[in-house]
Amino acid sequence: MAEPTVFTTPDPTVRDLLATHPQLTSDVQCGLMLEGVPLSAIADEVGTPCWVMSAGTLRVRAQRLLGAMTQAGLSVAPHFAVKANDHVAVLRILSETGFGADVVSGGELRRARNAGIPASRIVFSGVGKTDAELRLALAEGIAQVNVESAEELEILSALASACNREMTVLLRVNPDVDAGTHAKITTGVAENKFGVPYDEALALYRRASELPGLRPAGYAMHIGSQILSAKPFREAYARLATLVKATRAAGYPVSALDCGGGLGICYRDEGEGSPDAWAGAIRAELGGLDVRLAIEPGRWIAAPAGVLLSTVVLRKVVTGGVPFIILDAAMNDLLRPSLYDAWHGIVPLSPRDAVADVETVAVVGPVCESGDTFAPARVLPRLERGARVAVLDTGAYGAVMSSTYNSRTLAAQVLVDGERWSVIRPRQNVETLWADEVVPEWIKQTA
Ligand SMILES: Cc1ncc(COP(=O)(O)O)c(C=O)c1O
Ligand SMILES: N[C@@H](CCCC[NH3+])C(=O)O
Repeated sequence: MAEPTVFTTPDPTVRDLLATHPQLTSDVQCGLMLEGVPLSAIADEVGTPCWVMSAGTLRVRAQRLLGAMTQAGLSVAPHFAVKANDHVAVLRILSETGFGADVVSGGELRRARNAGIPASRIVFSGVGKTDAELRLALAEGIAQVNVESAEELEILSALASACNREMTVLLRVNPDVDAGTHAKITTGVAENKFGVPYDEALALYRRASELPGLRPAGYAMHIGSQILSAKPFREAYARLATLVKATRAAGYPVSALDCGGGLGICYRDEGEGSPDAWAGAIRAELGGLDVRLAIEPGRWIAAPAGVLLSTVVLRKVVTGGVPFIILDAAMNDLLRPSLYDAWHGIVPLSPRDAVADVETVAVVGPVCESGDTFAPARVLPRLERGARVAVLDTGAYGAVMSSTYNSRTLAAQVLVDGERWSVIRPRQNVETLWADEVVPEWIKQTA
């Protein structure tokens, strides 16, 4: 009997993951594919661990988000949150779909410029911008700085005055609204370090309008990340609208609002945050205010566009416990599971592996930390030494959060577009790990 052309796995988890990830398909000949490229071909040529990004998915999702805004009758200036994925190729692709950049450091600002994003489409957020970073923003003449404290207002004013420049400023307000997400990625409750307290915002706006070198234009808000419901957005934007009205009533013009990012994706079975519902929340609360609107999403666009390829180094069987599947990828590559107990889909690349018997295993990395665990108890097709897997939804907050802990080199990065693919960052050469290290003469002498 002929084999079916599309394999389904006996593991509902893997099957369901493929159903919720249309960018991935699985074929009996080619195994798991991202767009038109078999991932095993990339793993064969480039080795593992290896990050793979899908250009098509980036474009589709960026356009879907913009489409939802247009559909809601909104005109928004979109800025991609560079922290989510800062690769120059990614920034270029998104820039071509109409995105500017939301940056949080001088490094990100320079990267965005290097990717060809005009200064007029760059906004600078962040709670602790250094003088050097603010001077860079002034010198580049970026669109706006989202100021996060009374202190930063004074510093930016002094720096702008010193170089005879003016900077458009949005005051980031902390609305004290719970985004209903993981505590470590919530940014809009009072105890978080982000933004100025809601009740102090108007007084600070007034102060900004008195300071030389600043052009206060409005407010910014970002309440957290991986937000799945429109409710917290609505609550926060309602507070923002009240603030805008109070500011205008006090005689200060407000012409711009930055609605932040934060829309979540479906990692497991939680369903994904709806761009339409997000756009609806913006329109309902802010649509009638006659202001320029901006958004700064990261995860929703980039996370589903990326996978991390890895190989099983070995299966370690222990008496009385679940087998350990030890991968060649680790927490230094993908930190999210260790840092937030985040759940990421794990799917075998080979159809043969995917149709094998299922078992419960602990999927871990080789780093010397018990926290180096991708999944403490996961039902997966039986994976033998040498089997390869894709860790899903790693296109945002994946490669950008990598380190070289345990002297592990940064993994290679690949970009797929239709049936083409290219290495967009070679695997780091191990010698570069110590190339800049210096042993002082006085240590050499004692040795
Ligand atoms: C100020 C700011 N803007 C935008 C983002 C992007 O958020 P997300 O990737 O959840 O869309 C973040 C990250 O949480 C942020 O802190
Ligand atoms: N790094 C976080 C998101 C932080 C968003 C930035 N404020 C994550 O991986 O989920």
